[in-house]
Amino acid sequence: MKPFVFVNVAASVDGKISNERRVQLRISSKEDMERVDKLRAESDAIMVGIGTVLADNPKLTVKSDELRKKRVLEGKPENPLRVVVDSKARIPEDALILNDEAETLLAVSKKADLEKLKKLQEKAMIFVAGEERVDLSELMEFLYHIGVRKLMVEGGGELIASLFREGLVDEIYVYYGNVIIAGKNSPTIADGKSLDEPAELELLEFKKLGGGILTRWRVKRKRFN
Ligand SMILES: NC(=O)C1=CN([C@@H]2O[C@H](COP(=O)(O)OP(=O)(O)OC[C@H]3O[C@@H](n4cnc5c(N)ncnc54)[C@H](O)[C@@H]3O)[C@@H](O)[C@H]2O)C=CC1
Ligand SMILES: Nc1nc(O)c(N)c(N[C@@H]2O[C@H](COP(=O)(O)O)[C@@H](O)[C@H]2O)n1
Repeated sequence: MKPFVFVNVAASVDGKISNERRVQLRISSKEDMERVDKLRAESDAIMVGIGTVLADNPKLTVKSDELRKKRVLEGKPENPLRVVVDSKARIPEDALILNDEAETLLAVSKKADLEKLKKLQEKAMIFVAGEERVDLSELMEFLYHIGVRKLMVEGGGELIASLFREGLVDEIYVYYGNVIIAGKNSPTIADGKSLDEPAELELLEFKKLGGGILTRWRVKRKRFN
């Protein structure tokens, strides 16, 4: 069993999610950021790859006081669980995602350094799965086991591509901001090795939002390898 997995990502019209320097760019409009905050508040957990943590140092918390209060009234923690996919436990000990505003699960592989894990254990729960890289299917089963039914994946491109390769994505939202970023080496919505066969999607929704366009897609076929 696995949670319902949806990806949310903001891209330029040319499909980039950052630039070649990998700095955090504001691609979403104000209206889109409000939508993203609602999606976070409705999720049980929010996942990112270590590449995103190293580049952006995100907090991955719900920004609206109202939405956090609503979660508490529903008997949930103020913020969803934060999940970092980090094979070798490269996460800096002072990363904002390890702060006490929310719980964090660090998913590592057997390659992770034990001494570093001992230190990180004070700040995050640790889950070990996979020899070289994190075994994402095993991680999904574990998340379901601990009560995660709705998982939001915020990126980056390498993690998103792996999740598609393993047939683990149910839906994807792409917000196309009104910008062109360019750059052959700029991260895109799905990076890394290309899929053996393209993932087939069904368009569920599209609408103008702020200066850009929001699209929502369902994944039709799930196994590609
Ligand atoms: N515009 C947007 O909505 C967003 C943009 N970004 C941008 O994306 C960039 C980071 O993306 P990436 O470098 O692609 O990093 P990423 O966040 O996808 O992390 C990839 C890393 O995760 C680790 N990993 C462990 N097991 C893995 C597995 N089974 N599959 C895949 N990865 C695994 C590896 O170390 C791998 O290098 C940054 O520039 C960030 O600003 C990130 C999130 C959202
Ligand atoms: N939806 C969206 N639009 C953008 O324009 C973005 N740059 C991102 N980035 C994602 O949000 C994370 C930052 O979260 P916090 O504000 O620190 O809570 C960042 O790491 C990306 O995952 N997303």
